[in-house]
Amino acid sequence: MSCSIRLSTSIASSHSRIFNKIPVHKHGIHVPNYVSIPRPITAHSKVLISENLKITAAGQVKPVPAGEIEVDKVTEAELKENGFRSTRRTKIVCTIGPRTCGFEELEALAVGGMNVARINMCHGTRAWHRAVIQRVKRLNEEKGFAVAVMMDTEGSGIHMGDLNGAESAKAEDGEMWTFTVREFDSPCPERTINVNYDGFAEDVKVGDELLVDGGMVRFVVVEIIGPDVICRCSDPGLLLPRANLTFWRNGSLVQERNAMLPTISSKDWLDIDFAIAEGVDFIAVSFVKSAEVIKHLKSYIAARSPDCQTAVIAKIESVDSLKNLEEIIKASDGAMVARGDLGAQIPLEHVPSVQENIVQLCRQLNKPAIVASQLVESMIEYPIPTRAEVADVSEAVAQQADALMLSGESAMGQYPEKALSVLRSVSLRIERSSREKKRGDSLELPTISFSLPASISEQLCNTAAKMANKLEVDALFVYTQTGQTASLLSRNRPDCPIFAFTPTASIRRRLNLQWGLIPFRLNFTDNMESNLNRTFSLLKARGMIKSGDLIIVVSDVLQSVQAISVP
Ligand SMILES: Nc1ncnc2c1ncn2[C@@H]1O[C@H](COP(=O)(O)OP(=O)(O)OP(=O)(O)O)[C@@H](O)[C@H]1O
Ligand SMILES: CC(=O)C(=O)O
Ligand SMILES: [K+]
Ligand SMILES: [Mg+2]
Repeated sequence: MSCSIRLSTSIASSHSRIFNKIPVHKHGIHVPNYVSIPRPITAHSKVLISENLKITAAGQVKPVPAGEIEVDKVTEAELKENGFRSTRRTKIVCTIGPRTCGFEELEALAVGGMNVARINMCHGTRAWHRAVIQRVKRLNEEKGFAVAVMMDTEGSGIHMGDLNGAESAKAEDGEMWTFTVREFDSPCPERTINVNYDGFAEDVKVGDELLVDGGMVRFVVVEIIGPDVICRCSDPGLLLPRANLTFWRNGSLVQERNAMLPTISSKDWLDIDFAIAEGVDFIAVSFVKSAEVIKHLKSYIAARSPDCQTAVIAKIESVDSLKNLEEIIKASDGAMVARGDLGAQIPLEHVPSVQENIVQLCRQLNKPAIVASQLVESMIEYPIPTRAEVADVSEAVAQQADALMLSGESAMGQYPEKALSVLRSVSLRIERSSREKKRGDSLELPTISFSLPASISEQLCNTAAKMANKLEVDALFVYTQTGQTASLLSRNRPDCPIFAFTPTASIRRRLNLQWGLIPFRLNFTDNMESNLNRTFSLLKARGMIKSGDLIIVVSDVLQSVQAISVP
């Protein structure tokens, strides 16, 4: 195909072209080039369609300096061996813990498909977390990965202490245990557990039910003596360090003064400062109650570090967050369905529909959605998942969530890589069958942009995705400075993968959380013809695309859409 359809705004086609002798990209060959200077978009901009653009020079594949385009070996090999359709669209977040904190273990996870490494500030010291972040950075620098780092705040949820360093403790039926807010200089006495919330002994009443991890172990409060709450175990089980605690009265969750605890505690603020200083990509805020806290944190990040790209993810894990769901998601850069704590606050049978609602709402509002907790929980101990777990993972993939998350499975389980590989293979299988069945096409995507330039981008992306499906193209290419255009394409969940080229390493990592995006770091200019020539030759040289592949190209600089057959 020598002719391509070009769909662009009149502004894009009326760019003034000036001959410019300044080198146009950092690593590129220093040659004179055409640089088009875009005029600001005006209310008169119109969308034009013309059919006259020929990509002529693209046929001449010039050798290019290595390192001009950044992509990891795994993506490269996957594309080379299996082609475009084989790529996984659903992203994977892995919680890093004692089992996976070493460089080699982190590398094994990255090779296995980890897109985001999560650290949970409920556990470990800042020095431990810093070491993990440094190792992930090294992995990215040395191996070309774009693994993003997500820091999850501890929040003000009520939880137990660390069990004197033990991995777990068994609570037997009928046993008496003491939950206390007393501090101990030495290890806690036997069957005594510290609680982090000072008001605990005052808020609970005799007869209340105390649920550990949403009901994995249950106790009944039998006596309160000052700071000590004496309980009888009614549902035996394994207590894990820092497990979450909720208490229930007459079948309802008790929300008294504990509900007044700040979403971001003073310890969380220190952790947030730490995250900003370490250049973490995402901060996931635990137990979000309102949009205000998210807005506050976002302005804090902007003031603290104006160049900082740290995105804020709202964890939906409380009754309060469900009351203000839409406002919270609008204020955030993404949301996590944190089913662990959520399932301890609402009836379990409500969790699946709440998950579906959140995933759909996120997509409508163009925010990435992560489905988290217990996806393959049994793999903490066993090398294969249960059939029910596979069905649960399948459902999240069929809902087209942006990402799935491993918790204990990768943090401290016996089989972190196997758990990851289950998520990977189930995703691939279900994505393929969804494409064949055209599932997920039915969701209506409302217009979300307010300004004209943003609306143009949004409509171009919707059109490009539709064209891509109709023409059955091999891939969508998007050249994006801020990541927004890539994200708008991903929102359409097209049948083909989306190659997202961005000049900024941090944006590349951030895009790695979003459905269907394969982020590359690449410097580009606003001369799309030269960008395409360079990209084609770089990717062809590495065997990632070949002549004849049909590509739809979207650029957020020119606000244009082109269909091109790779020369
Ligand atoms: N840094 C760490 N050090 C030690 N153990 C960890 C660490 N991170 C996680 N773990 C272990 O992995 C288990 C699951 O971890 P994870 O952080 O996913 O818990 P969660 O319940 O999903 O999160 P949250 O506490 O935010 O609700 C924890 O209970 C803990 O035993
Ligand atoms: C991930 C998390 O915080 C939860 O599921 O509760
Ligand atoms: K947390
Ligand atoms: Mg939680």
